Amino acid sequence: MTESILKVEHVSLAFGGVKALTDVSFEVPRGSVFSIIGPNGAGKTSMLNCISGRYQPNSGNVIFNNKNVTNLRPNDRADLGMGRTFQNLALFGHMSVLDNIMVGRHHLLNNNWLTGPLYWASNAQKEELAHRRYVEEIIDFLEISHIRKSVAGTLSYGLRKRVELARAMALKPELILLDEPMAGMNLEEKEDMARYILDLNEEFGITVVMIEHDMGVVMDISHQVMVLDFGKKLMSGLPDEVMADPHVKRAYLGIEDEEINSEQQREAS
Ligand SMILES: Nc1ncnc2c1ncn2[C@@H]1O[C@H](COP(=O)(O)OP(=O)(O)OP(=O)(O)O)[C@@H](O)[C@H]1O
Repeated sequence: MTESILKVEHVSLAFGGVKALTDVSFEVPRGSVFSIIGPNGAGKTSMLNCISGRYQPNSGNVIFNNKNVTNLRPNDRADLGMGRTFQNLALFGHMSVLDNIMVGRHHLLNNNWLTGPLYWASNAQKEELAHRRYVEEIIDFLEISHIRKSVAGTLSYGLRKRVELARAMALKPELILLDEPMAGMNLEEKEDMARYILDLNEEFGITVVMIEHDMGVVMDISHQVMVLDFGKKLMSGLPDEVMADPHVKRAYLGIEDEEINSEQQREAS
């Protein structure tokens, strides 16, 4: 059986009286693309925030690479190999694409305020060059070479999403958390993004946990899908299994009971 890179154990989270998550548990196999789906307000972003450390669950644990990270801050989780992108773009609009991506690499540099003044005399210069090479690899991979010097804020939405992905990849994460990577994209941009996600999973070996509303994309690229509904886990499984489940059809896809019954009758006959 494939080892789990991430285990979420009995996580609950409330905002005042609002229960955003109730006793949610699941495991993400290393090397997989794992999608979280569910209606608006189901708790998807809350779950991603509990994994990344932006929110602390009221109870339960988040285990990453067999280490309990529940009480660690987001930066510490990033150091351990967790990268993320946000539902709303979080780039530095006035900075170039390259500088935005280098920000992602910054925390990996061993050079600090003490060794900084010794830049030319230390290994820092070599380190910086190695980082630049890795960043260039990502830029090639995501086909954004032509905009590397452009100011991020001037780019189309689809390109900015791609730069955000590049910045998350620059951390060399083992696990990447993507919050609605296709939101606001046209069909062509969605197809491109789906291909990049699959390739970063297959070529760079990065495990992906993503929230996505586009069911076509979810079905196409996910190895496993988990459904949240009113903060509770409805089910998880292979994409086909999840989509065929009557509860999911009812809760998420908005298909009425009569349609489900007639479909079940058709299958039985
Ligand atoms: N910071 C917050 N303060 C108060 N309530 C919140 C906060 N964040 C989320 N909630 C509430 O928690 C519940 C789950 O919200 P969450 O954003 O996690 O759902 P979601 O599935 O990501 O929704 P969407 O698909 O609309 O992004 C909702 O009832 C929401 O109003």
